Amino acid sequence: MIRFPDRAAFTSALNALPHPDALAIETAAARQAQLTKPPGSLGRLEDIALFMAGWQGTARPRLDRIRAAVFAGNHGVAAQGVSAFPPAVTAQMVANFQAGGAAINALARVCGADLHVVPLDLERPTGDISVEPAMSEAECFEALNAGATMVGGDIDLLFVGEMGIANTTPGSALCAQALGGDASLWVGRGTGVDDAGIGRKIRAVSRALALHGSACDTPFETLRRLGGREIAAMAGAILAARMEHVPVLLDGFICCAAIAPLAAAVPSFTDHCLAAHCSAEAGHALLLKRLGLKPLLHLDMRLGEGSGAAVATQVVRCALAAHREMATFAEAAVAGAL
Ligand SMILES: O=C(O)c1ccc[n+]([C@@H]2O[C@H](COP(=O)([O-])O)[C@@H](O)[C@H]2O)c1
Ligand SMILES: Cc1cc2nc[nH]c2cc1C
Repeated sequence: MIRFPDRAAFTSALNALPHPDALAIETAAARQAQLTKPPGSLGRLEDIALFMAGWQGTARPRLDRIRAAVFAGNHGVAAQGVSAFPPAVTAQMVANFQAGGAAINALARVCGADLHVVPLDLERPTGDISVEPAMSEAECFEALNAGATMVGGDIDLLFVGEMGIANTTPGSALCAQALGGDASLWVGRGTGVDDAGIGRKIRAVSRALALHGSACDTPFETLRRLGGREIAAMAGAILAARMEHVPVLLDGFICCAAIAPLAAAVPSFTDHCLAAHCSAEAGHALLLKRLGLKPLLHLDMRLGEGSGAAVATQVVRCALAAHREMATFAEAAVAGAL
């Protein structure tokens, strides 16, 4: 069980990231070369099979146990008028998740994921990042560990999602702080704010960067000051997954923003991650590019909840079905290339 009791544990995890199993990748690649298709003709499905082989440590990777963890949090910065919806919607949507009526419930059912919904202190919003740090040190560790708790070595694939009215604002702040560029580069419409709302978001993010920027000297401190509980929980889950060699499907803008500080510090951090999709949120395409990730899908989704990742599990399922089930040239008595 991976836990992050203090800053030293978090930093040492980040500085000792495990790598994929090179032998499993080599064996899987040798199998792919034998399968009844022209080499490379399954395109990125072949890369996905090798990625899964490397992280699962087997040449025949499987997708029987998908864990989905959706974290919810509320944000003090909502008071700056940065969302098209009121903060009460966060708890209302958690109730909807628990009743089985949200998009992620339907999508998790289709992909066979074991869905966990984790509300994080919803009645206690984080500090407004434009005037104070989002979380105390203790609150940030609690959130990171709420994420880590969702991970065990007994899962084939993890995806994380979030629900948090106003969380595209801390998401944008994390991107700007970790990857550079000013607020306007990273701010988008989120749930659908108008132009005046965009102006308020840019001002809130700019103030947050001016206030906290020089103090954000570690990934932990950046998450603590500019993030949020569900954001830190996603970062904790994705880091814990890496420690347990569990591959991860990333969801949308906020999910990717959560790991931007970690990836900025340790570029190989995203090696165990696939980007499920490119969200319609303005900054996501640039964020994925800066993280070195090529999304599997472009569906103009911008829901969050892990919804894009749930859809992309089907692509992974197809990749593994082909890899596991196809006959070799010898088995099928098909002639190889000239
Ligand atoms: O996943 C995305 O790319 C995404 C893009 C825009 C909005 N969202 C969702 O909408 C909420 C945040 O939007 P906002 O406008 O309240 O900052 C939050 O609950 C997210 O799950 C999610
Ligand atoms: C209704 C609603 C559902 C959501 N799911 C994720 N973010 C959301 C934001 C809103 C507003």
